[in-house]
Amino acid sequence: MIVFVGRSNVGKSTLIFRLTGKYVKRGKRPGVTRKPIELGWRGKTIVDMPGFGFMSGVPKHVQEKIKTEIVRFIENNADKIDLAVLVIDGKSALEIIERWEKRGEIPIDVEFFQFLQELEIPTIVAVNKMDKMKNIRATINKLIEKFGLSGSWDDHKDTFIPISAKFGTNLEELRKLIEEKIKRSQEQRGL
Ligand SMILES: Nc1nc2c(ncn2[C@@H]2O[C@H](COP(=O)(O)OP(=O)(O)OP(=O)(O)O)[C@@H](O)[C@H]2O)c(=O)[nH]1
Repeated sequence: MIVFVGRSNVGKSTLIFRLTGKYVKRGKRPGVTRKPIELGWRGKTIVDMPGFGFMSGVPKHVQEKIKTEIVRFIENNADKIDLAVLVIDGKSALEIIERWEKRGEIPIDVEFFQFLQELEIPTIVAVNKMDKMKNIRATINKLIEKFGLSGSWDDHKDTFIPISAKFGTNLEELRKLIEEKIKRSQEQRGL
């Protein structure tokens, strides 16, 4: 099982469509909790989780409920999850993370990444919207630091990959990375 997580509007649906050819977009009705959507891909199950974090028109308690449901789903299925793909918006992620830090809060993307690490779920961070990014290397280096990892992008090439779901950039590389990580993950678990 591969789970896709990310804030609302980072391009998760676009990416899943690009990878699988399947359209997962649901109606965007604020306040309506969306359930995880499962679809088949190359003999695997892809799970598209609802977007978390701020969504305009969605009250805070509903956002919290969505987050709790995602966390619960991942915890309950941890032994079946081969890989998590955390999709972030490369253009705005850093700015949002820094805004949360200034308020003394743990940024939700950072929290999710660390949560996945604690559960030992292999994770790929798909840094989307690279077409809108100015300095990709510097941004990814900074993100790595914010995510609590040591070293630079060169040390984490199998985790952080810049892509553009909209324009199709680097998607072949992402596909390869997904397959490699799944293989390694299954070997480690003796499957
Ligand atoms: N510039 C740019 N825009 C993108 C890219 N990928 C997605 N988008 C745009 O970002 C917006 C949100 O994309 P979605 O795929 O709907 O995002 P989502 O994460 O599924 O959003 P939710 O349904 O709220 O969870 C759309 O307008 C997309 O066209 C990209 O690589 N570059």
